[in-house]
Order: sequence, then structure tokens, then C-alpha cells
Amino acid sequence: MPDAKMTARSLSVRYGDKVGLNEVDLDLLAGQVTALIGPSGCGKSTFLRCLNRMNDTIDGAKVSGQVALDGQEIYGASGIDPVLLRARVGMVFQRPNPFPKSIYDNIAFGPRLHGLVAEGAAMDEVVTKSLERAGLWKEVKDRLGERGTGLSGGQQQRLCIARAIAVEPEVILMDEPCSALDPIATARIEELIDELSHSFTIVIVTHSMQQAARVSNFTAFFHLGRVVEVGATEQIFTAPSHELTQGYITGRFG
Ligand SMILES: Nc1ncnc2c1ncn2[C@@H]1O[C@H](COP(=O)(O)OP(=O)(O)OP(=O)(O)O)[C@@H](O)[C@H]1O
Repeated sequence: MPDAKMTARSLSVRYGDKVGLNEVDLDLLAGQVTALIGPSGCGKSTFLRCLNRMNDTIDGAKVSGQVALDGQEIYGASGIDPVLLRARVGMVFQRPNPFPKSIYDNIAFGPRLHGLVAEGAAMDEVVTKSLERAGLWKEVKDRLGERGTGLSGGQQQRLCIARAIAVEPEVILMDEPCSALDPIATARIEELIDELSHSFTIVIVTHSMQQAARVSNFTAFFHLGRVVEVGATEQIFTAPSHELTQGYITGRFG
């Protein structure tokens, strides 16, 4: 069994009086793709946002419990600075959200922010490599000065993935990354997830059980803010231990 790259213990999130996540314990294993599935409102996105402190940016969200990255606590007095944390734990959102800047500057943004790479040849190389790894280089190599927002939806999402990997994160969080895309663009992103899984620990929220089955090694089933069951994806989809998981994967609710 691979080591845990990230661990959550007794992790809860409240939005005012509302419970978003309730005492969740979950390990995200290094170099694996973990899918988070479950009915709408069960806390998948809330959990994902805890992993790189994106809930800090939501008014009224209160996180309690522990989250660790390589054993180091990310919250609290001894926690990791959120900006540095987000370089190590990158995120790709549901709707592609390139900056209103050139394709080149979208990729260079993170390395510049963190002072990782010198301008010029070194930055050119990071931009090229990131676009290649995201499977976008051939399509955009002659238009790096054009705006990222002018690309197709699927290309924009691959641009956002290239932007996320430009800072060499250790973990990539994906919140329904294909929900705004057509089936062909979705298939390309799924292939990309497979390739990226050789280099990164990936956590993906998806509403598509087929997608979870296709892309992930491990699956966690969430229900009403709790993790009901987690295990190897094949086992979760063929022989779940819990009645609620069985009900969800066979389409009885959700
Ligand atoms: N910003 C917010 N303010 C108030 N309540 C919120 C906020 N974000 C989420 N919630 C609540 O927290 C609970 C968990 O929501 P969350 O979005 O994490 O679920 P989800 O499983 O990702 O849902 P979906 O599949 O519909 O995206 C829900 O009851 C939701 O209404």
C-alpha cells in the first residue's frame, strides 16, 4: 500500500449553522488517483477545498480538525502558509478559468509569483514543458501571445491544468473538471489524468461514476458530510461494503 500523501482527521466544516463536513477521516495515497463521489451536497467540494485551504477564502466557513501534507499540519499556528501550500497542492476548477492574459502568461503566472524561474529561456522552457505535459503544446505553440480565454472550453481546461503543473505541485485537486466539457474534450482530460497520475497525487470530485471508475485507483463515497466508505475503486463499484454505497452506485438515489 502506498504511503498517505495527505491525511484528514476529524475534519469538519461549518458554514454558519450549516454542517458542510462532519468528522471526516480520510487518507489520500501518494501517486494515486482518488475519486470523491456522492450525492449533491454531501461535502465532496468542501472536503477538496480543505486540502489546499481554499475554504479560507469563503466567508463564514469554519474548518476544524487536522489536515496534513507529508505529515505536516497545514492548519493552525504551525500550519503552512496558504500561498505556499497552494503551490504544492494545485487546483483545477469545474469551469475553466484562465486569466485574461496571454497563454504564455497564464503558465508563467505561478512560477513568477513564487519566484521559481528566471524570465527568458528558462521560463520559455517551463511554459513549453507544461503545455506539452497538458497535451496542449501542438495546438497553441504558434499563438502563445494570444489570450487564453480565446481557446475552446476543452483547451482552456488543459491550459488550467498546464498552469497548475507549471509550479511542480505534489498534489492536484480537480473539482468536476469535465462537467462543462463535451464528450471528446472530456475523454482528452481523462487521458491526461491518467498520464499525470505517474507524476502527481490526484484527487478528483466527479458526478460521473463511469468517470470515477475510469480514472481512479481509489474511491471515497461521501454522504451527508461523512465518508461512508473508501477503498480500491474496483471494490467500491463491484462489492461495496455499505448499503448506502450500493444504493448510490446502482442509481437508487443521488
Ligand atoms: N459557501 C457556502 N455557504 C453555505 N453553505 C455551503 C457553501 N458551500 C457548501 N455549502 C453547503 O455545504 C454542504 C456540502 O456542500 P458541497 O458543495 O461541499 O457538496 P458537494 O458534494 O460538492 O455538492 P455538489 O455535488 O452539488 O457540488 C451542502 O449542504 C451545501 O449547501
